[in-house]
Amino acid sequence: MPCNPLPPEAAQLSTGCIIHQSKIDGYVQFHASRLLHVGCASATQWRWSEKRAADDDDCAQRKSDLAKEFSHTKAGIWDVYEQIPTTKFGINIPVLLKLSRNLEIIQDLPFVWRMLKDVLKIKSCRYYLCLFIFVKTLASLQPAVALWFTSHYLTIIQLAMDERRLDEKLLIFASIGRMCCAIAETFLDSWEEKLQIPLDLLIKEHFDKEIFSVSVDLDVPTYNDKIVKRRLDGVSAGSDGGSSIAWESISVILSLFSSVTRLVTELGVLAKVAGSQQDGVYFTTVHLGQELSRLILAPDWSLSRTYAWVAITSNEHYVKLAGLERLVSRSRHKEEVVAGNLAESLKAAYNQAYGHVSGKCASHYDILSHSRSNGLRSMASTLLPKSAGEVAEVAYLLKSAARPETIPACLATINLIQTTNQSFTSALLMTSYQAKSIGEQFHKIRQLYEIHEIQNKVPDGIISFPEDSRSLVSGITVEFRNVSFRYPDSDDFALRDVSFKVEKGQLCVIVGTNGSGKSTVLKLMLRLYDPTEGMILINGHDIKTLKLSDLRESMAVLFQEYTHFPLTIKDNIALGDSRNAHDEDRIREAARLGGAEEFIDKMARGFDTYLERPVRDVWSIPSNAKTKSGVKIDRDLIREVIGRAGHKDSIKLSGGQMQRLAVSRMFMRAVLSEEARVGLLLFDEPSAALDPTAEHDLFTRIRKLRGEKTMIFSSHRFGRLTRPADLILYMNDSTILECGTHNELMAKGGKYSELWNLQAQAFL
Ligand SMILES: Nc1ncnc2c1ncn2[C@@H]1O[C@H](COP(=O)(O)OP(=O)(O)OP(=O)(O)O)[C@@H](O)[C@H]1O
Repeated sequence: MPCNPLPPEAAQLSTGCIIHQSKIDGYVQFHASRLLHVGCASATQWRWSEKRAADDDDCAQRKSDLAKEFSHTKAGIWDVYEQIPTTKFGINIPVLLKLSRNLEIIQDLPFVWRMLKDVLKIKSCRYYLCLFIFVKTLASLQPAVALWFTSHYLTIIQLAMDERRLDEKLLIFASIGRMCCAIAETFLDSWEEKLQIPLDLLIKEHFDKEIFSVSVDLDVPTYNDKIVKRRLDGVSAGSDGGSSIAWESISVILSLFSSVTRLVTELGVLAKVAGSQQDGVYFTTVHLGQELSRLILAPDWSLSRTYAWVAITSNEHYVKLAGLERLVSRSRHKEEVVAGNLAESLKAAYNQAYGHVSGKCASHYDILSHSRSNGLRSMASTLLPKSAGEVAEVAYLLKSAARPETIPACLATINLIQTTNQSFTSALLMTSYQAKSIGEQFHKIRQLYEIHEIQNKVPDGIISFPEDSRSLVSGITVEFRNVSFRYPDSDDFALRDVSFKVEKGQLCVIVGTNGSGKSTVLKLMLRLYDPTEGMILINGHDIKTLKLSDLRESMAVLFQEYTHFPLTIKDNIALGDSRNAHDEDRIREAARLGGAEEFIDKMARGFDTYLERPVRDVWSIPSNAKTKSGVKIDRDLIREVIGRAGHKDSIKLSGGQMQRLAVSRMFMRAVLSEEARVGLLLFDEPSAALDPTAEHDLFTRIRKLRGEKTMIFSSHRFGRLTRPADLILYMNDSTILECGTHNELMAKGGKYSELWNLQAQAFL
């Protein structure tokens, strides 16, 4: 198997490379982020050109260090780079590696302790947990007790064979004992299962709330950060219907405790049985030695769950194959595939791509696991203990042949020792397996708590805004002073040296070409991001000093890329003003003003309609089936019986209807509520998807209801909006090219007037 150092290009993580990460281990995240950092260092440096030379040296050094830490293996069409595990002292011996890995658990222990304390604070959890531990302890003692009774059985058989006599009392005692053990096992298993459910649910509820609260509090740049996303995904994995990480960890801890108890008690029984039989100790040592050596020698065949690894493929045919599969499986491409008559050419391309990678399409994981488990090391680790066991047995036979008087009295004795050994070995294997996973589990707990330490990239201000909430009725002043801005992870400026001032109560319209930065200006006013350079003033205050919640409450925005929440239409509108979310009349009025009331009323479930239900009904009957197991099924009747008549999982709305819903939410927030402390209305292309009548109605309503508030529009359209505007900003290529009123800009005869005339000509 080839084993080369990581080539520098691999660390670049170019397009098409797949990074596989064990969700659970910090090593992976740490090293993968190092890999990413190496590849993206230049993208994350501000004013990188000034420091470029120094960075290049630093980067080359880190790449070379990293390359030494990784081995390369070819697995089919994959190139797999694996971190070479070493202990802190640079030693690469499996047993020491395992040991050093386990020592790392110590760093996670404070988090485990914190989790246990939190769990015990959950109402009723303490009671259920104590009961669960009690049941688990009894269950772990049960195998040793059963084994002890079994040893009596075998003594009875041995006595019957030796002396031709039956010890009836012992037989009854052992039989009742074994029966009681079997009954106890059944009951204990069932109690354990019953107690697990409330415990899991209570713990899951507690941590689900924590994860939800952390996620909801994150600001936009932090939430969009890939590493933050990965951290949240890692801890949320269990919250989607599965068990919580906390409960999984408690289960693993208790299972380990239970296995150790079982191990110790069975060891006691084993010692007693082996000690009382001729050559019992010899048999036990040979048997256990075999199992122990297997445990110690066995390496991990699969890719490590602990150390970092990266699998990349440069096979273009495979990448194309995957792309074609994705193209066909996504419903959003279907219309274009059919309309473009692409079926035949796609089939041909798929077959051709498959032809190039035929027989090589297995996953790197399967290929590596298969080849390694059939390798020499694997064979040796299985063969060695087995042949050692055979040699020991032959040695025993030779010894017995030489001295026949030492042979154990009956086969029952051998059987007893073997049964006891097997039970002990299975407990040992179980304990070893659980001890391995406990490290991973503890690390997950650490990650669960570390999400609380994620810092928002847009820090909160301290000044309440505004000093007098009544002042908002007459609007807000917004000023940009030499603002430049680059989106996180972007090399290009979305805004460059932008300065303007919108006075209280003014109407400002930002026009300009696609991608010129119009939406970005609005996003910065809401402080979704902070400027890279320059300053934004709100009523004369530096925007960064104002409390974020106050600032955002004083503004209402209709985004160009508005989204609808996976809630009912009613809730979607109500979220515009959560204080009045229960006021159905207000919601209806907002829908009327937004032009949505009419089409909502036509829906079977009206305002209670889900545009897309987040939880679907589960039917065992396919939607087109008329029978199930030969029995006729009336779907409509079933729907009526279960109260789902007229109910649909998703509703298709037109772009214009969707926009009307978004406008309704805005009306709910900004205009209807008397308590709403909104002084600035921001509209990003509010009428892009509306027909001319709807657009006319919308602007009429907005104008009427706006009052004295400041209003800023971003738009491609000239005319209806720009004519009455107090200030027009014409943007091009991230800067403001022209600014003034309509008459001023027309008189200037610049770009604005050119575009105005262009649009006006279309109507001539
Ligand atoms: N989230 C983002 N991350 C990185 N770059 C972005 C992001 N959003 C926008 N950009 C980039 O910033 C620049 C300005 O975008 P913006 O959306 O402000 O333009 P716009 O004038 O509103 O365009 P349009 O008229 O098409 O809506 C564009 O080059 C765009 O590609």
